[in-house]
Amino acid sequence: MNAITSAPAVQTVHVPLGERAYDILIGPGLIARAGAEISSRLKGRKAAIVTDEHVAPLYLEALVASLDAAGIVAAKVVLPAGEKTKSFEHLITVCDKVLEARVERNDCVIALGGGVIGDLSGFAAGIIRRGVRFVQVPTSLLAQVDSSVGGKTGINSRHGKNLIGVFHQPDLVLADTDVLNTLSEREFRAGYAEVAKYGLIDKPDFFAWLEANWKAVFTGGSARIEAIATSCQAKADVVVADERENGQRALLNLGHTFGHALEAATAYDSSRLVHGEGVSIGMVLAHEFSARMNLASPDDARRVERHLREVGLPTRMSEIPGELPPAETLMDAIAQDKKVKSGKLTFILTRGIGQSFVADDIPASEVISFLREKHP
Ligand SMILES: NC(=O)c1ccc[n+]([C@@H]2O[C@H](COP(=O)([O-])OP(=O)(O)OC[C@H]3O[C@@H](n4cnc5c(N)ncnc54)[C@H](O)[C@@H]3O)[C@@H](O)[C@H]2O)c1
Ligand SMILES: O=C(O)C(=O)C[C@@H](O)[C@H](O)[C@H](O)COP(=O)(O)O
Ligand SMILES: [Zn+2]
Repeated sequence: MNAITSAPAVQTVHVPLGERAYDILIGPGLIARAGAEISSRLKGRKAAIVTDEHVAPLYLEALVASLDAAGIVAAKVVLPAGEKTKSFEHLITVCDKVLEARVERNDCVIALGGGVIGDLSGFAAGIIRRGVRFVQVPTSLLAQVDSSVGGKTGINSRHGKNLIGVFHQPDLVLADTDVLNTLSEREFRAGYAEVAKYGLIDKPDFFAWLEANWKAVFTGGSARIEAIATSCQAKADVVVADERENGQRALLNLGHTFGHALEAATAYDSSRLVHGEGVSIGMVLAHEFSARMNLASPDDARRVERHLREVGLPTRMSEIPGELPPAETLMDAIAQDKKVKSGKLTFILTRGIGQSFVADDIPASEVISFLREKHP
């Protein structure tokens, strides 16, 4: 055996969106390289780093030092961790601090954190001065495989999840895979639900690969980087084909119509349910609902559930701690979904593993009876 094992290389996924094109760099050591990567792409020499209280003590100073070495002066905004931070209150704080730091259009807001920080600070970057540059330094698995890519940004409203926001693409994504070593197992698993999602949308071979290799993905090393790069490429392909979700981008919402309703029903309380867990339960429900509508075999739903359960994700509403509201309340949340058109529900359903499709005009009565069965 060779005594010298080389470190996994950095992979690049390019997102060819015309004048909004950008690179996603994936691999170890990228926070240390952030200053050089940003200064070679952006003109500005000022930045505001937005992060949360868990990530700040771990990675903020390393990022500031890297920017400093490249001649970029950075202001810091540290927010509470958790889904409740995606709020108007924290949006105002971010806007105030970024303006206070005199961040101009060519300067940038840098999101250092998970999807919560990415969605919130991306929204701020999209509206400050009608748009300043935006760099994502995603630190959770979920953010590295999904939320840092594609330009959906926003906050939650008392009416529902992600209901207020803008599309604002990042100028660069730096997914430093070293930082995943400090992520809790629960949060790693939650991010894995979005990885499995890409297989279930239209990549049955990737789903089968995950079934065989998920332990290596959890352990780290090249299998993990491979899974992240495959996910980013899958997302980039969909986003490039339909940036503003006029059609096929809705596929990325597999499991989310149910999942978002469950997040709203648990009042965005991360101790009960986090986004990826809602997506896991939601994907099983979407496969079961498809079987109920005679679109897919119940065996497919069982296979999806088996895998998600094997990695330790929740797959049933009954696993969510505490009381859930009745099916009618879940249905109210579903009715606020952004995919609703002329009052008609759109769901991402499936004909089998990796054969998801956008199903318009799903009768609310079918969904209600299904939810009553699942959550009597
Ligand atoms: N915009 C999109 O396309 C998109 C896609 C998917 C999800 N989302 C959104 O993303 C959010 C979920 O993101 P998330 O799962 O990253 O949640 P999160 O941002 O709350 O991060 C999860 C937890 O992990 C901590 N953390 C993050 N990185 C860490 C690290 N390296 N070490 C230690 N702790 C770390 C955070 O502080 C937090 O407590 C949801 O709001 C969801 O709606 C958006
Ligand atoms: O990027 C997309 O498009 C997605 O749907 C990705 C989802 O994983 C993500 O959770 C997204 O924020 C959900 O979008 P929404 O439009 O339903 O809020
Ligand atoms: Zn999601």
